[in-house]
Amino acid sequence: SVFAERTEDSSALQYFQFYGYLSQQQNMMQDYIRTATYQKAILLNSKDFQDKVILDVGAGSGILSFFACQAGARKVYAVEASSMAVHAETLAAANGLGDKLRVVAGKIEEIELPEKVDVIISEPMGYMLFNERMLETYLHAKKWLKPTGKMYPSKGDLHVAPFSDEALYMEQCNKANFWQQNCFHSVDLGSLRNAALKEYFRQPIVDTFDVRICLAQSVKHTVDFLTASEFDLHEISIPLVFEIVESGTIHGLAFWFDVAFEGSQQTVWLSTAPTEPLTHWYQVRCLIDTPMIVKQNQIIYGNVKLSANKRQSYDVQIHLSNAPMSFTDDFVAECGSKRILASNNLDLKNPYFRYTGQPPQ
Ligand SMILES: C[C@H](N)C(=O)NCc1cccc(N2NC(C(F)(F)F)=C/C2=C2\NN=C(c3cccc4[nH]ccc34)O2)c1
Repeated sequence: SVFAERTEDSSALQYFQFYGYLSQQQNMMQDYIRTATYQKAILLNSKDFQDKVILDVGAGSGILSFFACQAGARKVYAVEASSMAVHAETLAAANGLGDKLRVVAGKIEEIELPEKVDVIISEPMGYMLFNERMLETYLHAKKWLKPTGKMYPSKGDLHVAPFSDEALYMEQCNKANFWQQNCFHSVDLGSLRNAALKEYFRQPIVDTFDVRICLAQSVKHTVDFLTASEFDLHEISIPLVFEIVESGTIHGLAFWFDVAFEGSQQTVWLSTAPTEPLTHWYQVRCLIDTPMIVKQNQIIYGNVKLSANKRQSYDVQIHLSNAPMSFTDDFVAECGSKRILASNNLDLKNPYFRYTGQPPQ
C-alpha cells in the first residue's frame, strides 16, 4: 500500500503501539483548546454534517466521530489502524451510536468503504504540523471524498520566525561539554565533544516561549487540504525573508501552526501560536550552529527544507544568511559586505521535550 511503501515496519509498529494507549488518547483529549475547537467547528457548521456521510481518518477513541453524530450525521466511518479501534467500538455502543458509527479497523490506505463521503474529519497535525506524516494519510483519504465534499480542517498554516534565546543555546552547549573532560576516570573524552554537540543540535526543542523573543514577523507556509496531494508533502521547501524588528542575536527558528475549518456557515481557527493558550503541540524550535548577530531593519534570507523519511517524520535543513541564497560570495563581497551563513540539520523524529510546566518568564 502507499503507506507500506513510505514506512519502515519498525516505525509503523512503534507508532501504532503508541496510539493504542488510552493514556495517549487522553493526552490529546485533555487538550481543551484542541477538543473544544474541533467540537465548535463541527457544531457551528452542522449544515455540513446534518444527514451526511462522514469519514473520520485516524479516529483514535472516536471523539471527532461523536461530534459529527452530535451535529446530525447520518453515518460515520471511523477508520483507526491501532488497537484503539476496539475502544472506539466500546464507546460507540455505550453511547447508543452502534448503528450510526461504523468503526473500521485498518489503515485508510488499505481498507475499503461501501460508499463515498460528504465530509472527511481528522486531526492529522503532529509536532511542527508535519511530524508523523499523518497529513499524507489525511490527503490520501480524499479518494473517498465526493467531488463537492469538505475537509475538516480545510487548510494548515506553518509559521516560521527567527528567535533569540541565549539560555537555550547555552543549555545545549553545556550538555555537550560533558565530553570536554580530559580525565573522566582517567579517560580523555575530548575527541567526542564535537560529535556530542552535533547530536544535541540535531534535536528540535518542544516547549513554549514568550513571543517577544522572535526578532521578525513569521513567514507563513500554507497547505490547502482541498487541493494538495499527499505527494506534495514528500519535499517541502520554504523560502525565508525576514525583516528584523529589533537588533539582537538569532539562535534559531521557531515553528508553530494554525489550522482552519472553513465550513459553509462559519470559519473556525485552531491556533498553536505562542500568543495563544498553550496546546499539547506546544511550539517547536530548531537551533542554528552559529548564533547570528542582526541589526534592526536588516533583511535576513534563508530557507527551511523538510524531507520526509521512512520513520514517519522529516529530516529538517535550515539555512540563514545576510544575503539572498542565490547571490554568490563574490557578488556579496563586491557589495562591500561579507556573507554570513548559519545552518543546521535536524531529526524531527526525536525531539527534546523541554517543557517544564513553568510559563516562559
Ligand atoms: C497527530 C495527532 N493528532 C497528534 O496530536 N500528535 C501529537 C501527539 C499525539 C499524542 C500524544 C501527544 N502528546 N501529548 C503530550 C502532552 F503531555 F502534552 F499532553 C505529550 C505527547 C507526546 N509525547 N511524545 C509524543 C509523540 C507522539 C507522536 C509522535 C512522536 N514523535 C516523537 C514524539 C511523539 O507525544 C502528542
